[in-house]
Amino acid sequence: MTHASSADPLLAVRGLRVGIDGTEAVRGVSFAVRPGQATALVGESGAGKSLTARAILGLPPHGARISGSVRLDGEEIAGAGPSVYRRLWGRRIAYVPQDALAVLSPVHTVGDQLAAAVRSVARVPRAEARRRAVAALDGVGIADAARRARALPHEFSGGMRQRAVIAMALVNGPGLIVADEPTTALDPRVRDQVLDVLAQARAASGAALLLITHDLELAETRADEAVVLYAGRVAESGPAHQVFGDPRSPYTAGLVASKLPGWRTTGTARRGQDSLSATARTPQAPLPAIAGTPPSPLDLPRGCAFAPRCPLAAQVCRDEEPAPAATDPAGPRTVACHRAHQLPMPAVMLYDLQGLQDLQLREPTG
Ligand SMILES: Nc1ncnc2c1ncn2[C@@H]1O[C@H](COP(=O)(O)OP(=O)(O)OP(=O)(O)O)[C@@H](O)[C@H]1O
Repeated sequence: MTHASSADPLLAVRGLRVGIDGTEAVRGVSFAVRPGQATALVGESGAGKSLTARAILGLPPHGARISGSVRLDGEEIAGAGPSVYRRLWGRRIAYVPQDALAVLSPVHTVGDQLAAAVRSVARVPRAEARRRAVAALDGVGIADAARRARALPHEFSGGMRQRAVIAMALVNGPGLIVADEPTTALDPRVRDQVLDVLAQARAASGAALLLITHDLELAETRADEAVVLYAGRVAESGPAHQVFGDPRSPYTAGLVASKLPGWRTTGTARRGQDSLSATARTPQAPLPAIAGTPPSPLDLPRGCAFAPRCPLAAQVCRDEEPAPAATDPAGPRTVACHRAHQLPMPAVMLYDLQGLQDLQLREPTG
């Protein structure tokens, strides 16, 4: 195993592809996560976020074909089997799923499960495993942790269960946590508390985070870097505040436009008809600003997969799929768009001038 220098990314994903049932749902995804940093993987339902995460975690769906490169701390692990991942899980890479009950057994106490997680990677006496388990619960803000450790998962609230899962992910000091929509099931107040706890626990342990989310606000406020996926490819990437504050691809601009107050108040699509039927097909609400829905991996259009929904699409977009390219040679941002240089300023104007005017009119009155 080769260890990387501290200047290198902790996780380097290059040209990752995931094929299922003869189609490719992840089609050459590249990004990096640096030690201690948070990277958000963002996109609409079906963009390939979870499959990318599962490929990195060594938990792909049965029969999936994985190619490309996934290097964790310099070690190539793309497509590696359980014998390799058993060495990594818990110690170097840990998983926080959306649903805490998916990882917590209902019949064992929370403390026993954390202690078992400790002993699965470290040969320590039971008392020491228990001590670490209670310390981990305390570290995620569970009051009276020693007593709470004796409770069964169903005796915890949803927010406390999710904290316990974060404690379980952190208990063996992994360098990387992969969290797939970790707070979607929680109400907004509890969501913020759990995210604060995760940030504090990461700051204390130095763990990096790969955060899978469809929530732009969460990505912008909780991540250092953002990677925007569309139809299994990276549409745009870079520092999160730059990507969402000044989008350089029509797709990201549409995601951001959908969050503007002018759109939020209308609640329905102003462009196109497809988004109404999309409500029934997808678990997430349709994007107000962007017409239509993302394509299925079974039915990708020729050229840029976003072209059928893109207000800026030209013939070149319908003919050739653009590759991600640096927006400026020395800069940290990439964008995959033939017409990125023709985006208006600000880019959200591509979608709805009126929406922007509504926003500006509202600002003076707060
Ligand atoms: N086990 C599977 N078998 C077949 N196709 C799958 C499987 N898992 C995912 N897919 C397909 O791969 C594509 C990407 O799915 P993925 O779950 O990665 O999307 P996502 O961006 O995480 O979406 P969501 O936010 O809804 O979870 C989708 O078209 C999905 O239908």
